[in-house]
Amino acid sequence: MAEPATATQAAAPVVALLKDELDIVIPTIRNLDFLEMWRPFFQPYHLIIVQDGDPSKTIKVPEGFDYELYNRNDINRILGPKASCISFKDSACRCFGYMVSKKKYIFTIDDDCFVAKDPSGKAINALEQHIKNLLSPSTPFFFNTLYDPFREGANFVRGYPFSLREGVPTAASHGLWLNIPDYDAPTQLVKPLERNTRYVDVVLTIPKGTLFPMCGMNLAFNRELIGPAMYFGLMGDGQPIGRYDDMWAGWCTKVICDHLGLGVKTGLPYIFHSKASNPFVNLRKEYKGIYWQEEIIPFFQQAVLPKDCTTVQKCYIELAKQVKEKLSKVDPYFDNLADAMVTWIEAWDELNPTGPVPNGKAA
Ligand SMILES: O=c1ccn([C@@H]2O[C@H](COP(=O)(O)OP(=O)(O)O[C@H]3O[C@@H](CO)[C@H](O)[C@H]3O)[C@@H](O)[C@H]2O)c(=O)[nH]1
Ligand SMILES: [Mn+2]
Repeated sequence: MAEPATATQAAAPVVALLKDELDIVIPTIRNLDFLEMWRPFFQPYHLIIVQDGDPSKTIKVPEGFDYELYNRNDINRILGPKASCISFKDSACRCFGYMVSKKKYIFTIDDDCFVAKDPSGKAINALEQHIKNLLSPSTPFFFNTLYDPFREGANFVRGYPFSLREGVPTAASHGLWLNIPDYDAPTQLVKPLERNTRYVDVVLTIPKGTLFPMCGMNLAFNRELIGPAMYFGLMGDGQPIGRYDDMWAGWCTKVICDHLGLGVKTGLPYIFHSKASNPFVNLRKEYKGIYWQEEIIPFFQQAVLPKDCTTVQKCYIELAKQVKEKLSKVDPYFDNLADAMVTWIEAWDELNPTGPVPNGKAA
């Protein structure tokens, strides 16, 4: 049975790569005691805490962490009417943290994800591995059978085209979970005791043209390359669906990465997912998504973005247009989601002006 590392095991001081270029985004409805075990790895970094649920509740953060915290009142104050695109009472609210960040990289983690141990018993610095994944190229155009050629002790194998060996920039790094696997409710219900104890020492680029189920609990990405695509949709309170926030973001992200020639990796690092959410509550949140996705997936598989979509924002707005055209027939929800996708980009661009701002000063 996999066990989490203890705080002391993770106590060795580490070099904090990208210390001033990376924010850690945590969606939460509870006190963040879990940060204590992550302290050696996370303390050098700035945290963006997105407090969901009742804004009058106080979220306790352990001493010594540098953080900014946003609750629903803050989101409404900052975004005004555009706050309607940020979910309430769902972990999807985390994407607000991506929008307000000013850093190049984001790592997002759930508050029930603990430090895992590798097979040697060593505490895993998940953040360090994500950074390695993001800073080394991806290989989406041709599969390398020795997996990530940029990892120590690996390389491109014979027959791998030299013209492709430079790889492409990595936009996202998708980590995995020991202990409680990220199963959907039906699977969770039939296998309530199943625990993931398999530590697979691999990092893979997800090939171009292949979608994947992106889980948001242990995820890092290059915000400058793909940030605007990481919208976690309309979930939770007042919405007919939940627990498809990260999936939606992952499908949009992968289609846009494929179009722009960017890479997405999955595999290491592992975290220790400490608790299973209620499968019956999850079933109620997921059930529409379970049959809707039989139409959503072909939509993304067949989505074509025009050549003039040269930025993530343009790609995303085009995707929103196609969602409205092709998925609204599945359910009126997608009409609202398409509108919310546009609102998200408008809000993103408002908070992250790239060109000269109205008063003529550079952004
Ligand atoms: O209303 C809520 C509920 C929870 N949160 C915070 O979100 C994360 C995840 O919560 P939890 O661990 O309870 O849920 P999981 O089912 O394990 O979440 C995974 O499934 C996906 C659901 O969308 C998601 O990608 C994964 O995170 C915790 O930090 C809670 O505090 C919340 O903000 N609002
Ligand atoms: Mn969880």
